[in-house]
Amino acid sequence: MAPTATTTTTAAEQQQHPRKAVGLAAHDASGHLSPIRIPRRSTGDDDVAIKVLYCGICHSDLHTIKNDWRNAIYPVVPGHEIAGVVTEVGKNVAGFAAGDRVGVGCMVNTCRACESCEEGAENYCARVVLTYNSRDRDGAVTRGGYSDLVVADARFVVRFPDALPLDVAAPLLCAGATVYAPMRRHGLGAPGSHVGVIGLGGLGHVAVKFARAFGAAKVTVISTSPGKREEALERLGADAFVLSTDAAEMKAAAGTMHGIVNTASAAASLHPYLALLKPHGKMILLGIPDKPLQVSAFALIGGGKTLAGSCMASISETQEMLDFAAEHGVAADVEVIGAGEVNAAMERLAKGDVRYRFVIDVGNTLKAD
Ligand SMILES: NC(=O)C1=CN([C@@H]2O[C@H](COP(=O)(O)OP(=O)(O)OC[C@H]3O[C@@H](n4cnc5c(N)ncnc54)[C@H](OP(=O)(O)O)[C@@H]3O)[C@@H](O)[C@H]2O)C=CC1
Ligand SMILES: O=C/C=C/c1ccc(O)c(O)c1
Ligand SMILES: [Zn+2]
Ligand SMILES: [Zn+2]
Repeated sequence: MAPTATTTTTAAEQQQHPRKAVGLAAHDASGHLSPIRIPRRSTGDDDVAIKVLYCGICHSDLHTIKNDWRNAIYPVVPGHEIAGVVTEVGKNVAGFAAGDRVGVGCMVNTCRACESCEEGAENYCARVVLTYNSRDRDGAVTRGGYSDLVVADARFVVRFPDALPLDVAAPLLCAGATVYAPMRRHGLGAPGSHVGVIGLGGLGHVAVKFARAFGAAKVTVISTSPGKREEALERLGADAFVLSTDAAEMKAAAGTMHGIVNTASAAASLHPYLALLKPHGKMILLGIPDKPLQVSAFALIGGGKTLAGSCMASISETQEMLDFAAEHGVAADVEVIGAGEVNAAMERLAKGDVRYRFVIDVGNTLKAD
C-alpha cells in the first residue's frame, strides 16, 4: 500500500531520527488509521534495529487511537506486540545479532534507577516509556509496531524461542505477558485451583491456555458472548463457561473460584463477578475500561476477598513467559490480516468479533512506495 501522508515532526526530531520508516497512524479520535512516514533514530550503541514482520492488535491500541483514555498524542502509530528480525545492533549490544528472531512489547525505556527498576519490576517505574504514545527520554513521541522498522534499546528486546512461530507469538508480548505475570505472582491457575477468566478476547484466551498449562484443576470462562461457549470448551480447553448475562448461570457459579483474571475492556460493576470468588479469593484487574468501575466495600469484606491490579510485565517475566509458552505449546489464536484491513479489524475488535487476536502481517503488506 502506498503511504500518502507525512508526519508533522519538527526539524530537530528529524535530525535526531534520520531514518525513514512507514507506519499506520491515527490522526484524531475517529481512530482511522492511514499510512504515514515516520522518523526512526539511527541504531545507537545500546540499540537493536528490527525489521518488523508481525504486530498484534491489542485493545489498548483501540482505546488509544479512539482517545478513550484522553491521553492520545496524535498522530498515534500503535502496536506493542512486535515480532521481527534483527537487522543491526549497536556496538555495546552483546545479546543479539543480525538475523535473531526478537520482539518488543509494551515498554521501551525506564529510569533504570528507581526501586522498581532496581528490583527488575521496571514495568512499575514511574517514568516508564511506553512503546507508543509516550514521550521518550529524548522528548520524541514513541511510535509502535504498526510500522516496518523499530529501533529499541536492547534491554527492552526479548528473544523468541525457535519453537514459536512469529505470527502466533507476537500477541504474547502484551496479551501473554500481561496475564502470565500476575497469574504467577498471585498463584492463579496453580495446580488444584479453580480459576475464572472474564472476557474471552486477546488477553482472556491466552489466560485460559496458561491456566491449563499451569495445571489448574478447573478453568471457567465468564463471558458476555453466548457464541463463544463452544469454542471456549472445545477449542481453548476451558472446563466451564458462564454467560455473565444469565442470572441462573452466575448464581450456580457463585463462591466457587479461587481466583479470577478480569480482562474485560468495558464493564460497569464488579459485584456480579466478585460474587463468583470463594472466601479469600482474588480478582486481578487487567482490563482498562474508560469509565470507573463500581465496587462496594461489602462485595470485598464479606468473604475477605482481594481486588488487585496488574500492568504489563517486566522484561524478565516476559522472557520467562515466552520460554514457558514454547515449552508448553502456548500461543495465540490469530487472524492474520494485511495492513489494508486494519480499519475493518478495529471495527470488529470494538464489537468483540475476533478469534482471538488480529495480527498485522507487516512484513508482507506494509511497505514504502
Ligand atoms: N493491565 C494491562 O497491563 C493491560 C491491559 N489491557 C487492557 O485489557 C483489556 C482487554 O484487552 P484485550 O484482551 O486486548 O481486548 P479484547 O477486545 O480482545 O477482549 C476484551 C473482552 O472483554 C469482554 N468485554 C467487552 N465488553 C464487555 C463488557 N461491557 N462487559 C464485560 N465484558 C466485556 C469481551 O469478552 P466476551 O465476549 O467474552 O464477553 C471482549 O472480548 C483492554 O481494556 C486493554 O486495554 C491490555 C493489555 C495490558
Ligand atoms: O496494553 C497494554 C497497556 C499498557 C498500559 C496502558 C496504560 C498505561 O498507563 C500503562 O502504563 C500501560
Ligand atoms: Zn496491549
Ligand atoms: Zn525506574
